[in-house]
Amino acid sequence: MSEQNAVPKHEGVDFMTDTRPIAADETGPGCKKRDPIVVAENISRSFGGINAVDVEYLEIPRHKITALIGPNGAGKTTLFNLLTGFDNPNSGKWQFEGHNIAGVSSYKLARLGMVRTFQLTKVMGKLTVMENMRLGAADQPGERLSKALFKGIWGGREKEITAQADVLLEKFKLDAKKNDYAASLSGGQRKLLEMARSLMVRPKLVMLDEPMAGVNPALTQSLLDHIKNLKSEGMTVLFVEHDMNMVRHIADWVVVMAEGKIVAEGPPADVMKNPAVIDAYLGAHHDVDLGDAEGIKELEAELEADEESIVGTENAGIIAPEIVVSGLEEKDGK
Ligand SMILES: Nc1ncnc2c1ncn2[C@@H]1O[C@H](COP(=O)(O)OP(=O)(O)OP(=O)(O)O)[C@@H](O)[C@H]1O
Repeated sequence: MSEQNAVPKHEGVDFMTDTRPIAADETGPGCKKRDPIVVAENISRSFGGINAVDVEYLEIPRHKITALIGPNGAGKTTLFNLLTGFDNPNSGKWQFEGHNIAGVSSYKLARLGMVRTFQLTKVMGKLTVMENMRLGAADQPGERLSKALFKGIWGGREKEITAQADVLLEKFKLDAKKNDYAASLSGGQRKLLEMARSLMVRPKLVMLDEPMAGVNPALTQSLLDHIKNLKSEGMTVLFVEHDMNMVRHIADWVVVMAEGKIVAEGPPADVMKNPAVIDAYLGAHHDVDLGDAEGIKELEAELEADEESIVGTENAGIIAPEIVVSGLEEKDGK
């Protein structure tokens, strides 16, 4: 393994093999984490008479993949919108990396290293794949949206950003499409583009709202692998998902919401046997193991049989390395 592809370590710990407990103490709704990256307290948001979110306390563990699950209308997207500055709560405060970020705009949050994707992708169809990637870089300190789209203004900085976009597009198997309009991509490829674009800011926390929704099974495995790669590269991931099998196979930690509240938290295998979770999903009196592996087996078989699966499932290595463009003397557009 080359030095560039080596799994990053934090205080000597390999993120992929770290088996230390995630909770600081006992596991349960609102439990403290050994190393939280987000800490949220008393967040509430109502729409008319509906308490969409009413979260007393939540910590998101650093360098882990956390899944936020819950039935339709549980408040997952609303909580995402609040945490990422796309909506304002009725009350509450929350921190990212020790900074109070309640009321901070999504643009500033991206600069701090917290990015998100959307349930319905927000790639710009009338721009090319590469132009979409440049827009992602516009969230970086010192960049402007207008500059992101026009060649020649940036000098060396532009070359650096284009080089970074090229690396990401290759990792996400979109390099052959970089000059195509984003509108011509399939739904799954748009999700990949949105994820790749969010990585242009080299985030610390990546929040994905239903990354697998509406994605062809041929791309689902690739998306799962990309999510795992984010962790291997030192990022923290929080994602919303419905499909329990997806959650079971990639999440280190699962947070369950129902009717706006956190009703359970813990490692996937434990959470999926929790009667409160089964009730929240299916209503009472169901004797079902939500961690049933049949779904993922079917998916694997489908993938093998699908000739159109253009995406690799191997570990793609470093997704967002520090780019060094050889011979580059100009910096920051000077
Ligand atoms: N802008 C809004 N105006 C009115 N009600 C809203 C609004 N956004 C969300 N709600 C309501 O808040 C509750 C939580 O919705 P939210 O979309 O956060 O749930 P969710 O868990 O993400 O659901 P899903 O899995 O279906 O996306 C629902 O009852 C929803 O109807």
